[in-house]
Amino acid sequence: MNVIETAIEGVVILEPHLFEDTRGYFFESFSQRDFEEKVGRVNFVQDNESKSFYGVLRGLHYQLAPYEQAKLVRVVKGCVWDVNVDLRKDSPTFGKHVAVELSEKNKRQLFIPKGFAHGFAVLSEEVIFQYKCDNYYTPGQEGGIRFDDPELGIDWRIPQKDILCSEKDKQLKSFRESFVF
Ligand SMILES: Cc1cn([C@H]2C[C@H](O)[C@@H](COP(=O)(O)OP(=O)(O)O[C@H]3O[C@@H](C)C(=O)[C@@H](O)[C@H]3O)O2)c(=O)[nH]c1=O
Repeated sequence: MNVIETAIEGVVILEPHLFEDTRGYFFESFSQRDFEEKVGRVNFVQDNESKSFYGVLRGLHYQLAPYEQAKLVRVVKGCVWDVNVDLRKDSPTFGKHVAVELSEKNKRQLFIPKGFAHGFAVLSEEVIFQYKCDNYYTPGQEGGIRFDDPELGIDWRIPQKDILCSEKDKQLKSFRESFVF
């Protein structure tokens, strides 16, 4: 597994070692030992899977302290534009975001530490998205930021007219409303 740094400290891309032969392919989608050696010790406790169609945008989500979640995300089918906003107040990149294309083809995984708002937009016809979390889902402790907050200036790589959000996500507040400066 290759580890590639991103523009934001702590967010890293993982590229698995792919074995291809006449039958198809094989790769280790997660190895605790490799992860610990190359990224760090994280105790993942929940695995999630969602399916979404073209234009779906889920985000930008986080859980409030002390229920924050580090996530290891990947695409099993299709392609997404995965976006993470740095909410760590002591970080030099506070309020900045990093975006990575994750696809069935590139098999990239993204590790997102605690302290980020996470979201993705679906670029392909259909997407199966899987992720590991190091804290359980805690209803009532969910936070979020509007995906279209002009202050964040995120290019989601799909036309506005095609974007499909949940009712909950349409009600989210702006970055400035959520984080007192
Ligand atoms: C996230 C989650 C949701 N649910 C339930 C609550 C709800 O009824 C239903 C759908 O939930 P949501 O609409 O919040 O699902 P979704 O919009 O896919 O939420 C996810 O978005 C991505 C971007 C993330 O980063 C995740 O952490 C999570 O917030 O599933 C769980 O039971 N466990 C979970 O861990």
